[in-house]
Amino acid sequence: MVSNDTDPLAWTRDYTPILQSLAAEYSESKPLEGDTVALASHLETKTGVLVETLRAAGARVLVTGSEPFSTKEAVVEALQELDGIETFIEAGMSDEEWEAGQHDLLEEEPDFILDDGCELIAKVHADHPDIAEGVIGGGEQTTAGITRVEAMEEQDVLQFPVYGVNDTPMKHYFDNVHGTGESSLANVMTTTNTMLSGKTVVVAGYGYCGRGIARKARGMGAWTIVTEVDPRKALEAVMDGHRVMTMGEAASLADYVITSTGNREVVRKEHLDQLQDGVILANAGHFDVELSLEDLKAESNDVTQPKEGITRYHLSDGRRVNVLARGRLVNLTGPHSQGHPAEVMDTTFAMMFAAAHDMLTQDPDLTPGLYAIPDHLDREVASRKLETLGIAIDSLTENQREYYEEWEHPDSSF
Ligand SMILES: NC(=O)c1ccc[n+]([C@@H]2O[C@H](COP(=O)([O-])OP(=O)(O)OC[C@H]3O[C@@H](n4cnc5c(N)ncnc54)[C@H](O)[C@@H]3O)[C@@H](O)[C@H]2O)c1
Repeated sequence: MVSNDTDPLAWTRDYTPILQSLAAEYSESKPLEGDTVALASHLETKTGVLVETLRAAGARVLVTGSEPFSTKEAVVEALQELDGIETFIEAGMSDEEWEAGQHDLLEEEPDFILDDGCELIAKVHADHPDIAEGVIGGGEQTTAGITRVEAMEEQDVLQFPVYGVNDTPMKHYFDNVHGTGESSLANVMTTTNTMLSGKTVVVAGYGYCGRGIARKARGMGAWTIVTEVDPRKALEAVMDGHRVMTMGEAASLADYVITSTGNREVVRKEHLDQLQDGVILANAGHFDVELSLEDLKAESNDVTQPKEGITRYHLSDGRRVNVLARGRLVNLTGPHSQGHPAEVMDTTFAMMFAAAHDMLTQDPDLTPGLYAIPDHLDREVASRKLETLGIAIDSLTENQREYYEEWEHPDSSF
């Protein structure tokens, strides 16, 4: 007789050894005791384990989602059972209810904000300026959120220091490239029950996410085309062996278009005329504005749902355009979405934990602005990760260290 494990976080704990090691290390000393940490992230199992880790380190944790449709009911229910954790989100909330929950959360006056997409950081500044004054600092997890924090810094409105967690090597080299790459393609294939092999996949944006998606699609046997607006990224894609062209040219060749630009209207009216009948469009970027659904609606005479998670737009000339997950993050908001693999979120969330721990306990004395997380913290997480994998690496000998510090290289033979 096999019984079901009723703890929704149990499986994920097994695949998040760095978070487990942090929880074990800090569960007695409780360095975050007395601090209230607000967290906005996709509310599924990995986030649940991060919340547990912050709680184990002593923090009171206020939880919301960074997007309503990625919320998993079982995770919210499990967190509600725990002392010292308050949730401000439920599965099935409308955009309006989700936003109202974020305002209620901010009324609790958090000391620190861990954000994904700059949801809470922007709202506390725009709508709760008195509360923003009392916030010690924040950490931002994703590219789209960093862009918003940069805009706030530029306009001189930021009231507290924010660590750019997204920009640490331990986040974007692994999470954006491998996590988004694998989970986006997995969701495209599972939702559509189609195969990439031998198909043409157009990837818009060759940043960290786009390069992961394109490389992995090619690894599965797809023909890949990349569209870009940055000449260096475009050249990198060329040198990596992808075809590069404008969306205007690529649209007519695509079996799939996957956007990951962090920008808006990447597929818009002018491209719709080019799309093949049956094309599949998906977005891996943070906001649901990369595929212009307005233009699709305007050009369609019917909209149907041929399969769960797929919206089909029937264009007036008879072509059918399939949009996955309503144009929202395909790897997080579709019917089969589980987000990134737990192993990769383990490093990202360890960096989020490090951001809160450093600013709340080490008093780095930062003025308002966007900051890089100290490099030694990034390296520490990398070392912990290698340790959990049972992988040892060499260290520099004293002679090698000295060699790096010399400029004359006296022992060189030429
Ligand atoms: N799905 C996920 O789980 C997940 C994970 C991490 C990041 N993200 C999101 O994915 C998006 C991309 O993140 P990233 O880290 O790759 O950012 P990035 O800045 O490294 O890359 C974005 C790329 O898109 C290009 N671009 C911008 N506008 C374009 C356009 N109109 N056409 C073609 N290319 C264009 C930029 O030149 C850049 O190279 C962001 O919105 C980010 O928040 C999603």
